[in-house]
Formats: sequence, structure tokens, C-alpha cells
Amino acid sequence: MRFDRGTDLLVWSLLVLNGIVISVLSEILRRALHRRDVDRNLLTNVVGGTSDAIYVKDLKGRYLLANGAAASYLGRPQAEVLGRDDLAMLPAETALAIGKLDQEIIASGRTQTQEEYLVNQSGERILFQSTKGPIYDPSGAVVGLFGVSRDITKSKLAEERIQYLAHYDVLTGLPNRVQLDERIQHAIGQAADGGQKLAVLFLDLDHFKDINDSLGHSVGDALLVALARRLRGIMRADDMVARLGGDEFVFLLQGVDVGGLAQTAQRILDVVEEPFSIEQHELTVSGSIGIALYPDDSGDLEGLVKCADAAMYRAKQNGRNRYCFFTAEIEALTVRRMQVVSALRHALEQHQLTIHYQPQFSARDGRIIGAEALLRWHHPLLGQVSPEEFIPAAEDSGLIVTIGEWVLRRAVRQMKAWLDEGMAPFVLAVNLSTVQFRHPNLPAMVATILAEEQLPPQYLELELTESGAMHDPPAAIAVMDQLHEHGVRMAIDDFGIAYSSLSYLKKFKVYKLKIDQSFVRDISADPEDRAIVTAIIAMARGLGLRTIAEGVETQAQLEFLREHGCDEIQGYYYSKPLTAEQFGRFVHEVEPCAA
Ligand SMILES: Nc1nc2c(ncn2[C@@H]2O[C@H](COP(=O)(O)O[C@H]3[C@@H](O)[C@H](n4cnc5c(=O)[nH]c(N)nc54)O[C@@H]3COP(=O)(O)O)[C@@H](O)[C@H]2O)c(=O)[nH]1
Repeated sequence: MRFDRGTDLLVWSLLVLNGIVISVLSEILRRALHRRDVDRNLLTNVVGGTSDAIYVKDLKGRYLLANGAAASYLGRPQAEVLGRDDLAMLPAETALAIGKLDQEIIASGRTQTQEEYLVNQSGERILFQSTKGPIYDPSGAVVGLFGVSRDITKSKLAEERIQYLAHYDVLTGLPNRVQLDERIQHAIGQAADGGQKLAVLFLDLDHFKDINDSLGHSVGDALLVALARRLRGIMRADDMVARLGGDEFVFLLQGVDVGGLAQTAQRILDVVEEPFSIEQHELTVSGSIGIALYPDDSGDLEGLVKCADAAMYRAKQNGRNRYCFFTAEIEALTVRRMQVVSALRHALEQHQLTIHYQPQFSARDGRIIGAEALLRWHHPLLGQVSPEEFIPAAEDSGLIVTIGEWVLRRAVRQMKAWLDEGMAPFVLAVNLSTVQFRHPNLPAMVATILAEEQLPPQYLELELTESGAMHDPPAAIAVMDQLHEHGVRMAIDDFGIAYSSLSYLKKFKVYKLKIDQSFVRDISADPEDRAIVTAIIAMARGLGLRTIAEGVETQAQLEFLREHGCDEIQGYYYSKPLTAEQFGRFVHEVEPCAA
């Protein structure tokens, strides 16, 4: 006998709308099975076409109907399933759990949908979403149970994975930004109610990029994973450490004793500094930490992370491998820095940058033998901004690459113009930021500019700070070798403050050491500075390098340097940095000028 018209419609709905298959099938079974005239063959054909398990059981749990999918989950041919109960076909634990659920449904008299597990005879654990309901006879007595079960194992796993990815960092397994946000929101609520303080610590590794660049990303990743494990190991149960991305980690410490925070921060730094052994590399890294407090520094999540980030930046500026608490002064500096970076983005196109030139003199006869190009920035609102302020901002924002290239081109063009005008030849020194020096395109860029501006390379000298060269000596050697091949000279700037290793110094293709002005300043009064300067000059001689002293302001300084064999002098004693025009006049007026 056929189903009635309503049931036909439901069957079509079943075929068309897979998404609502469970509820449709439940309805078919409910209607069809309590009719005496049900055509079991037709029913079997209909339900046999779906991948959902469809079944009917009597009150003793014996299968009266099971489609192909149900039989396959039970691990038996369809014919063997009929008349058997779950206990005969499934491991006892699973069968009993299913039986318990079935009995609850029969007892309640209601159709219910819920998740249930089945462990089949092969031990495979399958998660179903099952809709089950009682079947009544015409007198209204419950005579059995029908069920439609859908295997949701894969979709559940996918859902769990999505949930995991939304809340955890894939690389380290630490909570991610989303989870941190949720935890901070919650913690702020609790702290506000209990009048407690919270601390947010922002940790950023020092020079982590260099590890990625020099040893590869797999080493960098392994280091982050190992570090995450260490950091998690030192956290109290209530605290949290999350990875924001890259080498940035944020700690949320609840119920803090502000007095003990410095110790906690130092403990984190100590843990970071312990050596890592990764792929045959013994690596030591350090980190910088910024600390912000709730409610003192900010009352909201974004503000706390921003304050901690700003304090971390200050810790880096103060020399790295240290922690720093957020203060009002840092807030003012952060605002100023943002203004500077934002204004600097337009400085080039708005022609606010110029170059000044400071002459360099032979210590022996006072003749001009060189000049240093020094960048100047005048902003219409900020006024004259010191390079000591804007160069670090340009480095951090990456703007230094474009600005540095502009400086080099302008300086080279100016030098070529002076030579073409007939000015007596000298060497023009241009500063290279460490960021520029690490840029893989640097040697090619220098060569291109020299070729395009038609300046022979012997007129150009590039100054790199000692700390920039010593940070990754093997990489520095490679870049210096390439520049040397292009015929460009290198000088080490600010020499004496970064404790150069002599063995590396010997391998650097450098021509000159520039003695840092901090040693020159007190040379007349400070015996230690005198000893250092004397030692630098002697060492440079031994290595066949020239020396130049910067920041020379007095006759006494000049005489000391001259007596001890310093080759070149730069400083206000002779001249401040000059505009290109002033420099041209200066050279014509002063030269030849014996001191
Ligand atoms: N990467 C780049 N760095 C640059 C560039 N232009 C400048 N800088 C660096 O900025 C720092 C500050 O530079 P500046 O304010 O120009 O100061 C230089 C001189 O003006 C100053 N100086 C020179 N003689 C004296 C002196 O007798 N007394 C005194 N108090 N200061 C003096 O010293 C600075 C020279 O610096 P150095 O390069 O170390 O020789 C500075 O670190 C610049 O390097 C740029 O284009 N790119």
C-alpha cells in the first residue's frame, strides 16, 4: 500500500532537502509505522537511499527495521541485524549506553534529538546526532522506538578544530589574541568588582628577525615553540600567557602584588635568556618587557595592551633585555613618536628633508680631506626634528630604507657636482642605518646610484655603527666584501662603545674607525677616556686602519689626538655641519687652512 499524499511530499522533501533529512525521516517513520497497512518494502526502499542510519526497535531493543547505513554501523549484513539487539552486535558498554537512552525516550514518550557515541566492533568511535521517538499502536500504547542517526564525527572534529584555531596559536599552542581578549575582559570585570589590580606584560624578543634571517624560519619557529613551553611552565594557574604573533607574547597576571611585578618580569627575562639548543644551534636570545596596570594605566583591554607595548618599546630604547613600567612620560613620548612617524611618511614628497655636510680634516696639516653627509628635517609644525629622534623612528617604521636611499643619491649627486665644479677631491661619508645595511639589496643599490650619478666609487665612504657591524659579524663581513668589490670604502662609526671582537675587526673590509665622541668629549680631564682613545688609535694602526675623531670642539682635544697619532678630525672646532652652499663657500674660503 502507498503512503498518503502528505507522506509522498515528505519523501520528496527528504530527497531534495538533505539538510532537514533527520526531521523529515522522523516524521515519515512516526506516521507510517503506526499504520497497520504500512508497506515495508516501499519503506525500506525509501530509507535505504540515505546515508543516515534509520531503524526501528521493539520494546526489547530488537531491530524490526534497519537500513543499509544502520547495518553498516552495526557491522552486520542487513538481514542479520533484524531480530537482534545492540548487545548482540556492539561492545557491551556502547550497547548498554544506547539502551539506557532508548529506555529514557520510551519512558518520556517524547521524540528527542541528542548526540550519542557508538564504539563499533573495530573499536572505532563514531559520534551520532540521533533523533529517536516512541512508536504507538492505535490504542496509544508504546510498542517500539524509531531512530534516525547521522554520523557527525567529521563535522564535529572540524567544528572543534575551528574552535581551537579561533582561540589558540597554531605554532605554539598558546592562547591567541582572541582568547587573551576574552580573558582580559573577564579579568577586568572581576578586578573591578573586587577592587583588585591586573597586570599586562608585553614581551618582545630582541633581534628575533635576525635568527629567522640568518638561520631560517624553521629554526625561528622551533625557538618560539620551545620558548612558549618555558613561559607556560612558569605561569601560575590563574595567569595566562598568549602569543600575539611573531615574537610577541602577552602575560595577564591577576590579583597582582605590584611590588612583586618587577621580580616576575625579571624571572621571565631570565627564562628567555637561558640557552636554547635547536637543530645543532646553541642559541641565546633576550627579550624586552613592558608592564601596564589595571586600573592605574588604563581601564580597558586595548588601552592596557597599548600601554604595555609602549613601555616595551621604551625598554628596547633603554638597551633591551630589560623591563619597563608604563609611565606618564612614556605616554607623552609615545604620542610624540606617533606624530613623528606619521609626519615622516610625507617628509620626502613634501621636500622637508635636506642634507648638511660637515667637513673632515687631516690632523696632520688641517686640510679638508672629507665630509660627512648629515640628514636634516624641518617640519612646518614640529619644527626642526633632531636625527637622533627621527632616525630611530624611521628605522622602526621601515621608512629608513626609502629615506636612506634618497640621502645616498642626493649626497652622491652633490659630490659629483662639486667635483664637476672643480672642487679639490675629498671623500664623502654617508651614514648607513643598521636596517639599511641588513637590506639584501644594499650593495646593488649603492652600485646603481654611483653608476647613474656617474660618481667614481673612491669618493664614497659608508659609515656603519660598530654595534650594527658587530650584531651579526659573518653577515656584515659578506656585505662589506660586496661593497668593497664595488670599490666603496667602509668606516666603522661610533667606535669604542660596542666592544668589537678583534678577530672580526680583522675580517671586516673597513678603511677607517671613527672614535665615538663620548670618549673625545672628556679627553682632557678623564684618564680612562684618554686611555681608550690611545688604545683605539694604536689598535687601528696595528690593523692598518685610519682613525677619525668626531665631536672635536677644543684646541686641547685636537692636540691630544694629533699627538697620539689620530689621522682625521671632525667637529665644531673646525666647523658645524653646513648646507651644501655654505660648504662650497667654506671650502673656497678656508682651503688651504693649516691648524
Ligand atoms: N642612518 C643615518 N643616520 C644619520 C643620518 N644623518 C644623521 N644621522 C645620525 O643621526 C645621529 C645624530 O646626527 P646629528 O644630529 O647630525 O649629529 C652629528 C653631528 O652634527 C654631531 N657633531 C659633529 N661634530 C660635533 C661636535 O663637535 N660636537 C657635538 N656635540 N656634536 C657634533 O655628531 C653627529 C655625527 O654623528 P656620526 O654619524 O656618529 O659621526 C648621528 O648618529 C648620525 O649618524 C643619515 O642620513 N642616515
